[in-house]
Amino acid sequence: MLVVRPVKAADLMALEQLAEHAVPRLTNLPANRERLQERIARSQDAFNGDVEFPEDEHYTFVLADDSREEVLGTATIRAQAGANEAYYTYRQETLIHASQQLNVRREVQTLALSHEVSDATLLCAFSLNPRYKGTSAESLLRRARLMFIAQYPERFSRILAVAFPGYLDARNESPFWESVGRHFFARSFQDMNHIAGVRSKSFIAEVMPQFPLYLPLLTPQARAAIGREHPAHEEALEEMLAEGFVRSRHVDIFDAGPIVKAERERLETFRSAAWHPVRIRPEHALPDAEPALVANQKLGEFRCIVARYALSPTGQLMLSAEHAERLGVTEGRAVLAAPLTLPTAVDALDEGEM
Ligand SMILES: NC(=[NH2+])NCCC[C@H](N)C(=O)O
Repeated sequence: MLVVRPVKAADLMALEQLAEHAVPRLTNLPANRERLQERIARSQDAFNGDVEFPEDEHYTFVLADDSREEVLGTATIRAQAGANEAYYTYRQETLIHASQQLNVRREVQTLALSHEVSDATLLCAFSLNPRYKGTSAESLLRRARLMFIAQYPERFSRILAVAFPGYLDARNESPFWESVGRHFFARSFQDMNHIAGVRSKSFIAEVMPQFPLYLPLLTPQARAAIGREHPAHEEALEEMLAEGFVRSRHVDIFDAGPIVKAERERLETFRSAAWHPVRIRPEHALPDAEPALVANQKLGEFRCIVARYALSPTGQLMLSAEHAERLGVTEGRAVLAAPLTLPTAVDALDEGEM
């Protein structure tokens, strides 16, 4: 049975595999044993610590098949995207260039380096065994983090953000990088992506251009890549939009991938999640019901699974003994449940100051 739980030391090898096989490779999940070891230790500190407000905690989760002791995926929450170093993005802006004398008025789109997303809580470092792509296990892994945040709101920011890997062409090159970053770093996109994950990021501030980029001066391929996700992440973006995230004006500084944001209270998982006492029933006696994400209420022993949203007439959530055991709950204990199915996505740019 599949369950999402906090990462533990014994997951190191599995994490390394997931980092190596992420498509594309992720800066936030470097395939580097030492960094991953630090990541695990840091996550254990976060889960075990008394935290009153978000700082530089990283909470790393894994999707595990507990009956087979197999780790199938991982995902992380960074309590504050830019807690120690700033979190860099490009913010899309409009400038007006007008001359009365010449009777011209032009609107020019620009990208300006920004640290605005630094305060947001970041959902990141998602990698899943490809066998499970498109299954409910993928939603479980992605959204279990929201079930966790819903329970411990004081540990996270009111604004949540997700940065999706940006568009790469058939040759695995980033047209945005080729038109922008390449001129300043003289390295391939893949190299820089890796370096940003294993070293400090101060080099970004030192080497990236300080002035806004004028979009008409970029190649058409680069312009077309702005706010466009990597082809392997289309469904993931779709799911987050259905969850209630909206496209922000921010994009990644290397590949121009989209950054979506939301006030957490607006997300479907937060709005629909409800507490229910558990009632244990034999498998055959469980009524048919819609699938739900179900999480226990144990910080360091957090567990989230997919079960049926079968409520008794008095509002108890009916679980099989096996499900209850996976969650580590006994009859009468409260669990948090939210429907697995999301409404259809609306894809809109947030017009406010998100
Ligand atoms: N795709 C990338 N590797 N981008 C570089 C890192 C940028 C990221 N927003 C940060 O500040 O951490």
